[in-house]
Amino acid sequence: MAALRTLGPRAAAALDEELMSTGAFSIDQLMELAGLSVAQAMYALSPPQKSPAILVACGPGNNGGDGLVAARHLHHFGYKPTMYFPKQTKNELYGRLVKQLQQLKVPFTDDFVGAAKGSDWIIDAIFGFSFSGEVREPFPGVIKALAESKIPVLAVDAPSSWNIDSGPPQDGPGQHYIPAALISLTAPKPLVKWFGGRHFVGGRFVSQEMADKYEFDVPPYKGSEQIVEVGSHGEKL
Ligand SMILES: NC(=O)C1=CN([C@@H]2O[C@H](COP(=O)(O)OP(=O)(O)OC[C@H]3O[C@@H](n4cnc5c(N)ncnc54)[C@H](O)[C@@H]3O)[C@@H](O)[C@H]2O)[C@H](O)CC1
Ligand SMILES: [K+]
Repeated sequence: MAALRTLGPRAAAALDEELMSTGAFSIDQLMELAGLSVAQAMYALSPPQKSPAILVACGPGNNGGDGLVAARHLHHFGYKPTMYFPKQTKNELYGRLVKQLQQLKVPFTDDFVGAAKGSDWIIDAIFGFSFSGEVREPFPGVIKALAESKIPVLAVDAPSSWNIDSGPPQDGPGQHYIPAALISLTAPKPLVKWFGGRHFVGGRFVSQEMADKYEFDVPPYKGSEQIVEVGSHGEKL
């Protein structure tokens, strides 16, 4: 069966822009649905009875925002999330997302490596489709820790440090990490060509008309589900 078509970083950014202008969506709405699908993918991978301790690493952009939303849903699903959010974005939306987690008594830590040791899974919500170039501080140590750790990782939209078009950086072992699982938001990105783990697609907010315009496929969501599992490279299962 043919793989779902991929969406490159420029097209993904243009689609985002269009959803929030002519599409009349707010970023809060898109992020809520994206984060809910991340939490559902985590549940499909391992329920809270089996893997309660989830470390959610959040970057400074909307990928990090998806992580903040996912953590709130994970709490309500029965997990015990811990947040690592070292570069906290100073805007009203992020302030509210952080406050919502604080009110649920979800802990925040500055010690990624220490927190990772007690975790059953890690969610990588550090960088998504706007990542480019070399990883800048304070994240190189986090990527190195992920590369050295045996704890399974669910990557949100992209494994952080991977180039969105050309995949894992070619800088030798230990410089990048291989996540156990990936949830692509809206559509798989070209980097899935180099991915070999369990793969979900989520972010169920795009019309068929918009998918046709941007030349990707709406995955075959079932019933009320917010995620679809596909093959590693986006093949329909
Ligand atoms: N339509 C959708 O599918 C939606 C997806 N969402 C999520 O949004 C991200 C893309 O978000 P964006 O804010 O554009 O960017 P990122 O989070 O990927 O990262 C930007 C952030 O990172 C910094 N940065 C970039 N490169 C580097 C680097 N080399 N080193 C350090 N820091 C870097 C940059 O300065 C910014 O601060 C998408 O992937 C989805 O996860 C939306 O939530 C909803 C719609
Ligand atoms: K990520």
